[in-house]
This record gives sequence, C-alpha cells and structure tokens, in this order.
Amino acid sequence: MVPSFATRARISRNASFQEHSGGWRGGSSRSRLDRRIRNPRATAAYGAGSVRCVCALPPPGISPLAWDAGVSTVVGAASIVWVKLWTGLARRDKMKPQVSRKVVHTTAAPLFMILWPFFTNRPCARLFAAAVPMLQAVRLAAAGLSGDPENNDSSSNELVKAISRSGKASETLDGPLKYSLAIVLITVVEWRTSVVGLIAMMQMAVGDGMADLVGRQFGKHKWRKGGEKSMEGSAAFVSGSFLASVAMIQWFHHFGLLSVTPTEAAARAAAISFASAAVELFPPRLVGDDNISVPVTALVLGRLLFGK
Ligand SMILES: Nc1ccn([C@@H]2O[C@H](COP(=O)(O)OP(=O)(O)OP(=O)(O)O)[C@@H](O)[C@H]2O)c(=O)n1
Ligand SMILES: C/C(=C\CO)CCC[C@H](C)CCC[C@H](C)CCCC(C)C
Repeated sequence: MVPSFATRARISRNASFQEHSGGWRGGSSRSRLDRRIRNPRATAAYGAGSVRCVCALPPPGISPLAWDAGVSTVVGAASIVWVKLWTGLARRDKMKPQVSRKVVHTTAAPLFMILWPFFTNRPCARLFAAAVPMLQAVRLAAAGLSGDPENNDSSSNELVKAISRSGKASETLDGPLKYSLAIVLITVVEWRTSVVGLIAMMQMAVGDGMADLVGRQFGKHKWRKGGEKSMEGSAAFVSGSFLASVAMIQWFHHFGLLSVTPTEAAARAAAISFASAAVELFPPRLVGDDNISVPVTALVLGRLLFGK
C-alpha cells in the first residue's frame, strides 16, 4: 500500500538519514521503517552519497510524469498570479514600484522552494520545477525587449513599470532576469537535497531583499560617509537570510529531504549570511550584480563549510 502524504512526512521525520553513507540512524525502528517504505517509488534513490527521500509520491493511478507536469503547471500559474498581485498594486499607485519590486524579490524564491517537496523523487523532476523560473525569465526578456512603457501599450508594461527601478524596459534584462536565471541554475544543480543551494537562494532573495526594504526605511547609520548602504540594511540582510535559511532547512528536513537539522546547520548558515551581507556592500562595478555575486559567495563558502 502506498502511504499517504502525511504518513510519508511522518516516516521521514522519524527517519534520520546519514547523508554521506546513505544509511539509516533509525536504530530499533529501522526494520519497521524499511518495511513501510519498501514501495520502490517511495525510495527512489538519487545516487551514491545522497539522501533517500520518502515524500511527494504521486497518488496511485497518476504517473510521476503527469504529476510533475501538473505540479509545475500549478506552481507556474501561482508565480504569475503572485507577480501580478504586486505589480498590480504598483500600477494602481497603492505601493511604490521599488517596494513591490523588492517584495517580489524577497518572497518569490522562498515561496518557490517551499513547493519543491511536492514534486516526485525522480531526478528529472527538477527540470519541471526549473521550468517555472524559466517561464518568468522568458516573460522578463519579452518585457525587456518590448520597449519602454511610454512608447508602447504592450501587456508587458505593468511588469516593466513595477519590476524595473527606473521604469526602463531594458532594466528587466538586468537584475530581475539574472535573479530568475540564478534560480533556474540553483534549482537544476542543487535540487532539494543540497543544504548549500537552499541557503544560497535565501541569501540572494531574502537577504538582499530585506536589506533594501529595511535599509531604505530605517537606514540611518551608513557604512560610508555619503554612501547609500546602511548598517540597519545589513543587519536586516543577516537576520532575514539566516532565519529564512533555518526555516527552510527545517521544512526540507521535515520531508526527509535533508539529513542536517536546523540546529546542526545554524552556525554555518550564520557565517554564510554574514559573508553574503559583506559582499552585498561592494559596488557592482567591483563584484558584479548582487543577484550573482551573493549566491556565488554563499555557494562557495557553503561548499567549504558543509563539504558538499
Ligand atoms: N546594506 C544595505 C543595502 C541596501 N540599503 C538600502 O537599499 C537601497 C537599494 O540598495 P541596492 O542594493 O543598491 O539596490 P538596487 O541596486 O536598487 O537593487 P538590486 O540590488 O536589486 O540591484 C539603498 O539605496 C539603501 O537605501 C541599505 O540601506 N543597506
Ligand atoms: C525584481 C526581482 C529581482 C530584482 O533584483 C525579482 C523578479 C522575480 C521574477 C519576476 C519572478 C520569479 C518567479 C519565481 C522564480 C517563481 C515564484 C513561484 C511562487 C509560487 C511565487
């Protein structure tokens, strides 16, 4: 019998996997757990050295391919609705475009990652997931190439006005497009069982987003005389990205996708948040766009600290 989603989550909570050996640390409960997850679909392995996942199977009668395609369609639709919700507020002058832009920046990646456990265990499920930010990247590219809002009436205008800093269409080809493509890459390369990918995504989205949202509003103590970036902004970067990382680790651990617990990862996640916040202070002419420099810093440091 295929266990229900809730049962599967319970199994994975009880089960403590050893990420590197692929073995169990379940002690006396081992044989019971083994019996309960004997269903081959529930124990699809990712290969040597990875965690075995016992979550997000398609219900009986639905093929894994159809399930992944369905989840991808629902998440893709949700991503369009989410972006439209915030760009709509900016269009109706209910919110400044710079705020709606950073709210989307802060929330899109974490919301997307929260939905990852609902894909199947098949390795190619990551491609169905990556199709969602890819779709957004295509929308942004189309909006960026469609010309400035005052010169045309295309439906991309709302996106351009709310997502670009200056209202210039070409700007969606910069930060927003890089942000979406960084998510595509992390999704494909670091899919689900990588604590490092998860932390890197939280630095880029929540850290950088919170620094802007809080720094603009409350940033009184600037790092440099006459500079823009503030200590309040950096504090928001570190605390926001750290808390989001720990919460996300707990979420993936709950589904049996990560063996490491939030407590075990906390010190290393904090170190990555501090380093990423420091890199965010450098001007783009030195380190490039922060949608690239921040996640790359987090990935490199994460590899060193977590060892994989
Ligand atoms: N550590 C930080 C980072 C940002 N800010 C505030 O947020 C604003 C925008 O920050 P910046 O990272 O330069 O954002 P943008 O370049 O506009 O956007 P993006 O990072 O998406 O390119 C700054 O002017 C500043 O008021 C801050 O106070 N402290
Ligand atoms: C303004 C942005 C960056 C500038 O630094 C962010 C642009 C975000 C994209 C328009 C949308 C990205 C979509 C997500 C990857 C998927 C979200 C899914 C979810 C269910 C909301």
